[in-house]
Amino acid sequence: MKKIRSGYIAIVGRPNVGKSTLLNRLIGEKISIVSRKAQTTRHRITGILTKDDAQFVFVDTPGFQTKFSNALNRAMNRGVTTTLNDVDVVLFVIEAGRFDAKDRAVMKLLPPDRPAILVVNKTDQLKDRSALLPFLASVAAEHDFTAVVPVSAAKGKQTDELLGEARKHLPNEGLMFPEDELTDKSERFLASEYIREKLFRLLGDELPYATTVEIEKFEVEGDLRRIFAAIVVDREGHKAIVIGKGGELLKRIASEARQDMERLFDGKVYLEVWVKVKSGWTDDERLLKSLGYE
Ligand SMILES: Nc1nc2c(ncn2[C@@H]2O[C@H](COP(=O)(O)OP(=O)(O)OP(=O)(O)O)[C@@H](O)[C@H]2O)c(=O)[nH]1
Repeated sequence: MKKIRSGYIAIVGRPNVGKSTLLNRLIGEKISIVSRKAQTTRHRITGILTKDDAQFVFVDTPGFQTKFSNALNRAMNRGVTTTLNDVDVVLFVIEAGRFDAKDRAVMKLLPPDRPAILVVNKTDQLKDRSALLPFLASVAAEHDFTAVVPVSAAKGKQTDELLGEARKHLPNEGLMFPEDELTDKSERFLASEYIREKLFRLLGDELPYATTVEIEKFEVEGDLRRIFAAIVVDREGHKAIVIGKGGELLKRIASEARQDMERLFDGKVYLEVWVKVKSGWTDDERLLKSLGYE
C-alpha cells in the first residue's frame, strides 16, 4: 500500500467556472455553497477528503472580484493572495473552450514557486471535442502548470485523475486531521452559509451581494439545534424584498435552509430567521471584520 500523504490545496478561478461544484464533487458533501449566480463564495471554506493513500485539505477561495469596488471586494481579493501563498498545490479552474481577461487576471495571482494544476472544467458542455487539445495547449503556454486535467465537476468525470495529480504535491507524511473530519468550519458558520445560499437562489440579481447573515445564537440540546439568525441588509427597501409578500419569501428561505441543516447536522433543527437593516455595511471595513471577513 502507498504511504499516506497530506497537504493543503486551493481552488481558484474566475466566478462561475465551477469551483464550488468541484469541491463538492471531490468531498462528496454539500459544504461549499453552489449557486447559478456569480461570486457567492465569500468565506474561506476548508473541506477535508481522506482516502487510503492521501488526505486532501481544501481551501476554497472567493472568486476574484471585479464587479464592485468597495471594502468587501478589497477584503476578498486580499484573501485570495494570502491563501495562495499558504497552500501546497493550487487548482486553477477554467471553463473548457473559454479563457478571457478575467481568467487571465486570476492566473496572474498564481505564485510562481508553487505547483499549479490547470483544471479545465465543464467538458460535458463541449460541442466540438477536437477543439479541446489546441485550447489546452494555448492556455498551458501562458503559465508553467505541473499538469493539465480536463474534468466535468458536474458529472464527476476525471476527478480521480485530478486527485492523483494533486497527491503528487502533498508534502506531509501521515494525516493532518482525524479521518472522519469533513470540515474545520463550525456548524455555526455552515448554518449561515446555508441561509446565504437560499438568498442567492431566491432573490433577484443584485440584492444578495448586499446582504449577509449573522448567527446570533446557536444552542445544542441533545440532537436538537436551536439556531437564531439575522439576515443583514443595507436599507429598509431591501428588508421588504427579503421578507416578501405576507412573509412568504422569508418563510421559504428559513424552511429550505432548515431542511439542508437537518441533513448535514443529522438531527432536528429549530430555525428562527429575521431581517435587520445596517446601512452601509458593505463599505465598512470594521464591520466586515466583526462579521468574520478578513
Ligand atoms: N455543465 C456543467 N456545469 C457546471 C459544471 N461545474 C459547474 N457547473 C455549473 O456552473 C455554475 C457555477 O458553478 P459554481 O460551482 O457555483 O461556480 P464557482 O466557480 O464556485 O462560482 P463562485 O462561487 O461565484 O466563484 C453552476 O450553475 C454549476 O451548476 C460542469 O462540470 N458542467
